[in-house]
Amino acid sequence: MTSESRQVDVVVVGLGPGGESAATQLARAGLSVVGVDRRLVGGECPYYGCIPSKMMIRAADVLAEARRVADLAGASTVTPDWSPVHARIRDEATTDWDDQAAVDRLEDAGVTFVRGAARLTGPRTVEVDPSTGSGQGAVRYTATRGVVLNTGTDPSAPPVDGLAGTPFWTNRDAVRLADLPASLIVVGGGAIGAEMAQAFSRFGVRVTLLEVADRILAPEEPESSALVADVFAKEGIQVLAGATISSVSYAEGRFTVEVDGQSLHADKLLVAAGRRPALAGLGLDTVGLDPEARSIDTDERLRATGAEGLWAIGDITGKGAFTHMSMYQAAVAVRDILGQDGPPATYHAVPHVTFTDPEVGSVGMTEQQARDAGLSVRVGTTDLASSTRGWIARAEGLVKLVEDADRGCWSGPRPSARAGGEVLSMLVTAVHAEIPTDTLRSMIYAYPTFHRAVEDALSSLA
Ligand SMILES: Cc1cc2nc3c(=O)[nH]c(=O)nc-3n(C[C@H](O)[C@H](O)[C@H](O)COP(=O)(O)OP(=O)(O)OC[C@H]3O[C@@H](n4cnc5c(N)ncnc54)[C@H](O)[C@@H]3O)c2cc1C
Ligand SMILES: NC(=O)c1ccc[n+]([C@@H]2O[C@H](COP(=O)([O-])OP(=O)(O)OC[C@H]3O[C@@H](n4cnc5c(N)ncnc54)[C@H](O)[C@@H]3O)[C@@H](O)[C@H]2O)c1
Repeated sequence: MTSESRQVDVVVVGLGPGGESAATQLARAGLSVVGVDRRLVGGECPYYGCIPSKMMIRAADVLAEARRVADLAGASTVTPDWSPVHARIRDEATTDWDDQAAVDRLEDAGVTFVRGAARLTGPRTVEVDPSTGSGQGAVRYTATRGVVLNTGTDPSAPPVDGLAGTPFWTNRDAVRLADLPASLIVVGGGAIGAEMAQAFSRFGVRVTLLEVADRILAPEEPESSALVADVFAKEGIQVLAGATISSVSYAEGRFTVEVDGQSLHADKLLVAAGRRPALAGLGLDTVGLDPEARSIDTDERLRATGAEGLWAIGDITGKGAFTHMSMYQAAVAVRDILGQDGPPATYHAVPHVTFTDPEVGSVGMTEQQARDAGLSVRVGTTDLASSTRGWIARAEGLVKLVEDADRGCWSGPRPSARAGGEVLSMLVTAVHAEIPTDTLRSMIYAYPTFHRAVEDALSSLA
């Protein structure tokens, strides 16, 4: 079919959380905006990522809490049932993986939505191949103000012998499950692998977690990795760190994974071993960028370095693959496109929470990163169980503070605790605003809260 040409102000390619937000804000500001997505409006987070996985985790946490009754409040009988979780994800979270409500919201804001695959064909030009079945030909858009890229990531699988030929799952399969398997091997002990391993295990699935690095949650503090690994072991999850998988095979409904000389067997295999940025075939070469790049370099306004009229936001910027990062960058890019003043993007206080139980919260640098950066480091750690709230709740956890001693400010505090993600909030404020340690010492911490453990960690700074 012949390609038609149209002129608009902005084209947003990829409607993950940031792209959806940017397109909406720009259209509401009066610009003519085309938003393109080849899959679902909203991206990974609402349909395959944050939301469904946190619904699984919430349900698994309720089971774990019910099992704690025996320790604190009498007797309980817990009979896990996955069907409410599946129903909630299908009906409440994703409307059976249908994005019509999101498309309607976008169009109500004034965005022209096109479902299809987009690629750059030169500065400020984008060609869109509408989805099969739409009956439309390719359309070439000239974006007078520019193009915003928010193409995100896809699950990737490691180059393990035999793996590609097996029916392994990724997160996109795991969140759609109607029935649970009896046994599951999870490849990858990062955020996805650890969160899902614990959630499935709490529902009675026999889980083995394989991590090639020497510890699970390897980018976190070693103390946090050890804490979570210890809890996993107590809950019956087999964790093999430093594991080298030599091959994977599938026969008669069973997976076999060869790991360091032993054969592991399970009904299902979940690969959560990292993600691939969706940059291939995007036409980056047509705007002077490296088509093989794994991320797009951006300046403090999210303009792509070396390309005119191009902004990049979200996972593809390599600044942290989190929904809050995508939304934050969208706000900065929108201000720039609209010529509005506002703070530039800064990354010294990027928070994230891994929603294992205990939750692992994190902001700024780890102790090792601070030392590698040549900072003069003081560290304070407290065991949550020895704090009043931790002792009352019988909660395991820790708070570790990393201080840049020369500046007298925190460079990287980390709570790993029940509600660690909530405790994190005050720590993010401290790192973001560079609040002096002395000021934080002079604060009053409510008794008996989990966050009061921060005060104990402060008193142990050395
Ligand atoms: C299981 C799981 C759990 C997670 N949990 C959390 C969490 O608890 N908290 C958190 O902050 N983050 C979490 N994340 C990460 C979070 O989902 C992402 O960081 C978030 O979705 C932001 O991604 P993005 O905006 O870069 O784009 P994405 O959400 O990846 O969306 C990109 C969109 O671009 C579209 N696209 C790609 N290429 C093209 C093209 N050529 N043409 C047209 N459209 C295209 C895709 O179809 C997609 O819809 C989780 C991720 C996973 C997988
Ligand atoms: N709570 C959250 O904020 C949250 C939750 C899930 C995902 N996410 C985001 O999504 C991103 C992707 O998550 P992910 O868990 O897929 O990736 P990841 O990069 O965080 O972890 C992948 C893990 O797999 C391991 N691995 C790689 N190859 C392996 C192999 N052959 N055998 C065994 N282990 C192997 C890696 O060493 C790593 O520990 C995360 O980086 C995070 O930014 C965030």
